[in-house]
Amino acid sequence: MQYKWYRILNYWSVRNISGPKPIPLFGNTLSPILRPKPLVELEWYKTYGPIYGKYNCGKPELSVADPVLLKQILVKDFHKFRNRGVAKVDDVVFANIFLAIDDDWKRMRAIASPLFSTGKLKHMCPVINECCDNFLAALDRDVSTGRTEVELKQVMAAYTVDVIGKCVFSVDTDSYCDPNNPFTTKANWILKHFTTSSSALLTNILPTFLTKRLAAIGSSNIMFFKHLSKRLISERKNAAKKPNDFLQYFTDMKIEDNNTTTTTGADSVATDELMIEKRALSAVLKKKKLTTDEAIAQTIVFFIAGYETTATALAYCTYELALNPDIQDRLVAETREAFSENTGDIDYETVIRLPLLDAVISETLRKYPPGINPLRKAAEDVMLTTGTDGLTFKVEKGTNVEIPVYAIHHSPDNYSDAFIFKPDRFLPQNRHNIKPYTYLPFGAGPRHCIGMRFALLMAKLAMVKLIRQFRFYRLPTTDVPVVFTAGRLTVHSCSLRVGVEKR
Ligand code: HEM
Repeated sequence: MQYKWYRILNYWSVRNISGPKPIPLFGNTLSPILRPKPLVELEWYKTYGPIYGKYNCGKPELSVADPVLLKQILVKDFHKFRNRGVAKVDDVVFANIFLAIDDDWKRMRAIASPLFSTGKLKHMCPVINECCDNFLAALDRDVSTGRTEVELKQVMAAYTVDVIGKCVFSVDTDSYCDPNNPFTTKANWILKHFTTSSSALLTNILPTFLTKRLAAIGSSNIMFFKHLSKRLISERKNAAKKPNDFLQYFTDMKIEDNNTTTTTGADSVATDELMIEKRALSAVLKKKKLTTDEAIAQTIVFFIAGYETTATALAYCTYELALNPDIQDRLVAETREAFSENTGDIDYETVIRLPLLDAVISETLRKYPPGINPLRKAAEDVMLTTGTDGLTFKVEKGTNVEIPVYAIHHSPDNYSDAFIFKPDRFLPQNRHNIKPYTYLPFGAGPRHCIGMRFALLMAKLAMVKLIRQFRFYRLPTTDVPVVFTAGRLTVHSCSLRVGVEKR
């Protein structure tokens, strides 16, 4: 037995790839349970460099932060790294675009991409605006009657649950006044399950029958969304007018001949990525529709993937503005001009183009990347050559490659003063200094975050309106720096509490 573990856990050392010391059964999975994952990741990156080997229990995994290799893995050799190496959980969950593999993923991605075209986003703008205005009115009522502090994660989640609930299912959740509504509580449970280091560990070490028991507990939360979707589909069948939401889109969906693609927003890589994305999705897709289960699985994953990530981005953004009043003042000045004198509101074209707003959100996503780390599984043996020292090595078929985004965003090789909030580095005149494949909050390549443009629109609209109406400031009790939670796979913090007052 001991020899078996010795052999397994020497996988990287015999290949001359260094990495943190693993222990039998657990590999390197205990460190991110006992300490916050971003900090563990950064420590390993500093100690072992941009490429190191680690073990997910007994399974070797490669961590890659070298920008040249990242381009190869995420874009150039995408066909060899097209799937995420995530264990199959259960069929309802697995039928979604995030977990789907090979041709199923291509079909789902090609079907879902047009949801985030400019036309569709413009169409969503009034819906987002309405949720935002309701959210601001509720906050305004509280602040007018004496509220002086906000727990940012909680308030921002109230806004994003409302937006995503409306866009995906056409439901009104009113989460600010009703924070314990089932959409929030069920989604939180599912998210916690998938972003907790110990859940990942248990899935790896427990016998299958126990993992299934655990999944069954979780499935009651997933079932809430499944039953809701089924009920809505059935109610809408004979309705004269059908709502214009994601659920209806997926239920009706037939793939269009000209696939609409989205870009990652990073100018320097956009052309390459667009070409590869088009090629990745251009194969002849025989089955051009989604099954009902697949349609439901997409709506669930869009709800789950979209609401917490965007709420986290908004929470950290407001936190940094509270800590940096000079930047908050500059942003207020920029956005003041942007509201129309006639309508008193701000339109889609204007909000997406405000340079400082874009820079502030980009810098927030650099300092606190809210997503879980992109993961890719080698579909065949692949030879990789590093950009730093030209070292060539083989990644064997079936090996998972993880991209340590937090460490990449905090490496002094990529960003000066990496721990300081400096939005100016993302202003149009400075943006060219950002090295390609060192800014990855949404991943990159054909499998980057499909909801990126929607998330940015949601975040920008909220930010612009929030700081127009309220001033946020640091309290003596505000955690500085942020205290990340141990045991979570994301930049989850224990508390993000700041002061708030009306302007
Ligand atoms: C600030 C907000 C968000 C962040 C930081 C974020 C981040 C990410 C990241 C890092 C990935 C993995 C990318 C990769 O592997 O290269 C991802 C994938 C994904 N995201 Fe997002 N996301 C955000 C918002 C959203 C929203 C609003 C939606 C939908 C409503 C969404 C839906 C998805 C889906 C469906 C995938 C899987 C795509 C695929 O496999 O083809 N995300 N996201």
